[in-house]
Amino acid sequence: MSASPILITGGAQRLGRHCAERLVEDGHPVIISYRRERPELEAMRRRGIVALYADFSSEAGILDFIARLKDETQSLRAIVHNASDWTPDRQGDEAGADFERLFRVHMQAPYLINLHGRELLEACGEPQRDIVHMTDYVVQKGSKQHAAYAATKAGLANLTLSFAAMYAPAIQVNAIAPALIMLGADDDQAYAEQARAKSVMGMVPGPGVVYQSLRYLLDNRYVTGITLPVDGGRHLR
Ligand SMILES: NC(=O)C1=CN([C@@H]2O[C@H](COP(=O)(O)OP(=O)(O)OC[C@H]3O[C@@H](n4cnc5c(N)ncnc54)[C@H](OP(=O)(O)O)[C@@H]3O)[C@@H](O)[C@H]2O)C=CC1
Ligand SMILES: Nc1nc2c(c(=O)[nH]1)N=C([C@H](O)[C@@H](O)CO)CN2
Repeated sequence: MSASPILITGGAQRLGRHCAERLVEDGHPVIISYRRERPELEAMRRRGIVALYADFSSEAGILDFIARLKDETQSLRAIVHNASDWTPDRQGDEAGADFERLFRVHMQAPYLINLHGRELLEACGEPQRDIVHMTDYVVQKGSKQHAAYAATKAGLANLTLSFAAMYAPAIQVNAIAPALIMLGADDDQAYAEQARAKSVMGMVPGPGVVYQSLRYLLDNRYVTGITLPVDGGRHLR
């Protein structure tokens, strides 16, 4: 029986792409979701990564993706909820729509994909099956500029506990809570210095530290219902 694939949502760039490519190198079949087509996807497809379109900004879009996923595979080794929108808070008319969009991508999509994905994970012939939620250090302390983002990530963090209890022992459910891992393309030197200074490690580590954390969860049969911080000691500042 061939190995069951690992699904990474939002896997076409940055942390998700890094983890998808590392998983392929480690011998796992990988499915990613993407929202915007781009040249990098061709390179990923050439490596055997299956890319499925997904727009999680509506319930219909989430359910459309789930139908595509079920057409693509009859089993899954793991689901990594990586798709995310780091939109800063806006005042005025956009505030409500922003909050709803972040609720859908950070909470409703993982919730519905976990509910529908249970049968796919349980059809996996391997001894371990995992769900991993990508949350954020700011779940612990909130954010003055990203309150809607932090609140919806906090909801995802709480879903980790509920699904871990619901799905044990067949499926392990955990979270990874990064702080600064990668800078954005538009971040200038001043921002980079300010962001580095937020943690006692004072560095921008890059996506490898997230893959190490994902690898730990995928390889450990006795861990469920936890959040693994990967934050450079952000809480010590
Ligand atoms: N980068 C960092 O330093 C940190 C990251 N994290 C978390 O780690 C994870 C990965 O971070 P990073 O790689 O920077 O993430 P990105 O900001 O690059 O987002 C990942 C992907 O999410 C997809 N996405 C966003 N909104 C939607 C939507 N409505 N429907 C479907 N897909 C959507 C995008 O797809 P597309 O591009 O195809 O539109 C994007 O490629 C995220 O969950 C993030 O919150 C937490 C703390 C720090
Ligand atoms: N979806 C995303 N979430 C987050 C990002 C990002 O680029 N995309 N970036 C951060 C920052 O690195 C922040 O941790 C710096 O303090 C947080 N979340």
